[in-house]
Amino acid sequence: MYFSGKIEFGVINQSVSAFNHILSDFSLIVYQFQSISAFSAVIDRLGEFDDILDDSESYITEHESNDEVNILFIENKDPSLLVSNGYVPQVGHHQLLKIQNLTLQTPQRKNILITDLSLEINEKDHLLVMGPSGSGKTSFLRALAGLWNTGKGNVIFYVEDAGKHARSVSADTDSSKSEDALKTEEEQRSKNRRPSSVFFLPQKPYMVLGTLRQQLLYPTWSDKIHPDLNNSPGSLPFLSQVPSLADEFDKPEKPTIDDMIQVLERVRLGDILSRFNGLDSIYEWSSVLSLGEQQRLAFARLLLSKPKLVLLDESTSALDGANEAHLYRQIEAAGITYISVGHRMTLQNYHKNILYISKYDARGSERNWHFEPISQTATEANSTC
Ligand SMILES: Nc1ncnc2c1ncn2[C@@H]1O[C@H](COP(=O)(O)OP(=O)(O)OP(=O)(O)O)[C@@H](O)[C@H]1O
Repeated sequence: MYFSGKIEFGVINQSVSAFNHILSDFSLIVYQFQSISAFSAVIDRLGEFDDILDDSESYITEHESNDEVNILFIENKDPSLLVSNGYVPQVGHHQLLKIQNLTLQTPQRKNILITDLSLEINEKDHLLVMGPSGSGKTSFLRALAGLWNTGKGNVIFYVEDAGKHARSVSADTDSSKSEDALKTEEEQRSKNRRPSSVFFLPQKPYMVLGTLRQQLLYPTWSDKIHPDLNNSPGSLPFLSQVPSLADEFDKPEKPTIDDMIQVLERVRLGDILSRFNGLDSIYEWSSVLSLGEQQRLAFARLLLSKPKLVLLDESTSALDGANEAHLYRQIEAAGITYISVGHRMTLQNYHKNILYISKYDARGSERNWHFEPISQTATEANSTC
């Protein structure tokens, strides 16, 4: 066509370049076929995920209920004030926790776990929670920690030293407000606050990345460490929160090096100082320490923090009987009241009362729990086992 003069050479050049362009565009699909199909698979999966989220949202809306478990913090009044008002406080009867008509459900309200539970815990009323696997023991601790609020009822913590708290009722009292208005205001304020005097030890303690010193100071004095909450399976995140102003007031004095060395001896971990070259060496602690050693380290943190109440979720499961007994003796001696979840019968030796939770059966009787004191004879029998 060029030689017959029907077409110019430039047009032929243009056509060749246009053809190459189209060829390279189509080749992209052939060359990138694998990536495009992977991309399409990801989009499909995201679509399915979105559908599941929509379904679960509509499930929650259908089963929506205004009921929830209320966590309240009430101040233990200064005994001297109560005496001047004519009330004589009972000596040795210091209230820590009151649970009122607690019915607990799983987060999407699909299952009931505990029905209508009421009990009170005073100082040194160590409580053991037992029951079959899946009955709701850990969920009960989650509810006490304020992590699960699906259900109904009240969990009341009695908080001390209100004068030190910036947000205390006494500090905020406005004489122009009626007593009822003040009470409602305080109830609102106290809702969803978290007790800094309550400590939680999971079965697998969270090991922070850092030195042995940082392990011991976590979580009470480790303001800069805010671990990924999903990092530690089974751990309750309320200990990992950013400390509030009130927490700052609550914090005990920071331990000295001597305190840290002593506490390691108390939990029978004195040898790790020489094994790992002192308090300031950095290791991946969850790999270099056995689970039993990690559990003892968690007890060392507890003894340094000295909370009023501790929730122990199978926290001694990896320890032998002698070490378990030793640690319970240490926290008892430190004046810490504990609520433990566990399966071993020997645990009864260190507790005063037992709460049995059985699996909820909708056809069965109303309550699926019972509470009773642990008799001396039972503990003696366990000791001889
Ligand atoms: N996030 C969740 N969403 C829905 N259901 C849950 C959730 N977590 C736990 N469950 C269910 O709640 C029930 C109680 O679980 P929980 O962990 O409290 O049992 P447990 O008594 O502590 O068991 P174990 O002795 O085996 O540790 C179980 O049937 C469990 O499958």
